Amino acid sequence: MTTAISVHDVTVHYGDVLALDHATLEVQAGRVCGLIGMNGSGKSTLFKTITGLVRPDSGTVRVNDESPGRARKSGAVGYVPQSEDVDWAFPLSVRDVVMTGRYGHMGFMRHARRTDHEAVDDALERVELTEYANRQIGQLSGGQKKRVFVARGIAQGATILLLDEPFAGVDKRSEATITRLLRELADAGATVLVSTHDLHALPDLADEAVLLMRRVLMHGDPDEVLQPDNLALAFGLDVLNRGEN
Ligand SMILES: Nc1ncnc2c1ncn2[C@@H]1O[C@H](COP(=O)(O)OP(=O)(O)OP(=O)(O)O)[C@@H](O)[C@H]1O
Repeated sequence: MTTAISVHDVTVHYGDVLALDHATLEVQAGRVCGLIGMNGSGKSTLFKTITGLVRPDSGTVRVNDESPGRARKSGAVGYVPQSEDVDWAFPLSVRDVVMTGRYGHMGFMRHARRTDHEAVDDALERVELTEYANRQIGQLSGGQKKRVFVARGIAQGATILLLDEPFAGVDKRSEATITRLLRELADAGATVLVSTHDLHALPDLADEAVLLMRRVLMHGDPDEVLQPDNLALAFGLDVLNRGEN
């Protein structure tokens, strides 16, 4: 097995706030790993350290055995950010955003060639957004917006996909499309780390699950991680039953 993502003993502070506390995690290539934890448990921070957007105070992060910065520049890492982190008013079309995934394949002048256009067309088709290609990105539903960024990762040829709550505020069709795509990408060798608050969907979505509370409390089979005792550790209550009452 090949380790695609390696986070070792990583601590991150924002000023006085401790966001990650000696977090350690390894994800093997070709796996879909679900990341769960309550609000503020450090999920987004973990994604940002893996992409190199946040530098740890201590500890090491390796992505495909490279530094996060190198891996990002090489185009190996595709990142689907939380919706709040995106400026949806920016005057870019769906096609433009997906094309940004091709920048690493272009020369200095960023002139798109036929292969770039074909890669974008193919990615748009896979996320079922071909008919929206020329629409401004703000004029999409929540689920369609997420699919744009998944398409960007596909066009990029990313071998590691990081998705920060791709199912938040998302319609059922988008959820099903994204879940199916993640499985297809992993079956083709990609590594997927995906955070979600939808615990019920986790066993269908992921091969393994991680319970985060600033540090990794548990990492294993989704059914095992979802045991009420384990969830109580991370959430302090029986979250699985809460939604059904
Ligand atoms: N830029 C920042 N400046 C200061 N504190 C921050 C910053 N970003 C995150 N934090 C704090 O760091 C901690 C971890 O935040 P993070 O966004 O990683 O958690 P999360 O698990 O992704 O939360 P959520 O589920 O609400 O998205 C929180 O206490 C948060 O308030």
